[in-house]
Amino acid sequence: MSIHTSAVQLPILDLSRFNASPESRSEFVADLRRVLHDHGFFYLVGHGVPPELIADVFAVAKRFFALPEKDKLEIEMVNSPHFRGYNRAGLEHTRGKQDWREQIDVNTESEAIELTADTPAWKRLIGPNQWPSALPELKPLLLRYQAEVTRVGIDVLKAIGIALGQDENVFSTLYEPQPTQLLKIVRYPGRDAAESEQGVGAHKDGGLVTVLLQDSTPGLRVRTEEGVWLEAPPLPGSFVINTGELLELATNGYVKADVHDVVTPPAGSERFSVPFFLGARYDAVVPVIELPEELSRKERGITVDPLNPIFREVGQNNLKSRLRSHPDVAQRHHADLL
Ligand SMILES: O=C(O)CCC(=O)C(=O)O
Ligand SMILES: [Fe+2]
Repeated sequence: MSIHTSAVQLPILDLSRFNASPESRSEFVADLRRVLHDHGFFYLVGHGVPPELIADVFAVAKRFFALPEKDKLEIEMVNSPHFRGYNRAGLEHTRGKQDWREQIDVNTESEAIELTADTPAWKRLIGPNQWPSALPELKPLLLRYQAEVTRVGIDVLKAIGIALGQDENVFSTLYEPQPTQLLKIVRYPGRDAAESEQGVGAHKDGGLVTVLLQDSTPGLRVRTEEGVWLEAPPLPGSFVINTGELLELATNGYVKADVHDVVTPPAGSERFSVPFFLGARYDAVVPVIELPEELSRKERGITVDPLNPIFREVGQNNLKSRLRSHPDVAQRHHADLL
């Protein structure tokens, strides 16, 4: 496997066209409809997130990863029953194989729910984040960024609604009043420092839409239906947007959620990324949307992966994937569910 910097092969969509003249809007929607069906992967520009905020997020993320290990381990995820906090490289697994990246997971900031015998298990996901005392500026900055990319994700979902011939609020029952807001800051060490070529193994994202920010090092790849791997190198000023399994489910496979992975960067380099996964509210059950005839003819149906079954019940689905990705947290806090 080799990484080389390649040209941008995925489409680039400009969200500001969605809010411009009626002609611009209908061109944008037609482009989006094509992209959703072909890949569910594209670059988004014209999204309105201030470049200074993006620069600040990368700067603070790099400061965090440069901290002494003890300051990072202060917020180790295994301390958190809610799957929040820091993981060293090698602790996360995709399809049973180690991923080689270190990261912090943040989700909606809230208080833990008091659990009784008949509380649904997914309520264990709700609770506070962990924040490092060595870097007090991390919390306000990441929470501000999380709010901003939530807005971007919802704008994209509204455009997707229109592209599918629906009302722009067709998905609002899934994300109002409180969507799932999983935000990560991630560092992929270079090949000299990593014990695996797998930065992250091949997977589909589980939510509604992912809003991914990449720094300057490539590594992200997207697998097409024909099994070709397209590189998705960083494009300054853009997000990579991809649709998740919940949209595939909701559209009976009209919308594609492409498989993707990240290859460990070359020796002597490192890669930073900030993925944000906008998901449905935990108590939602994903409906199937009735698409107009010309779209429903192209529905592919849902392929069931026996190794990774997907549930329409959002909370259960989220808990399943967290338990699989983080076996140490599962063992320590949720052994009764295993
Ligand atoms: O780091 C990246 O560029 C993408 C990571 C990814 O696909 C994920 O965390 O789901
Ligand atoms: Fe992903």
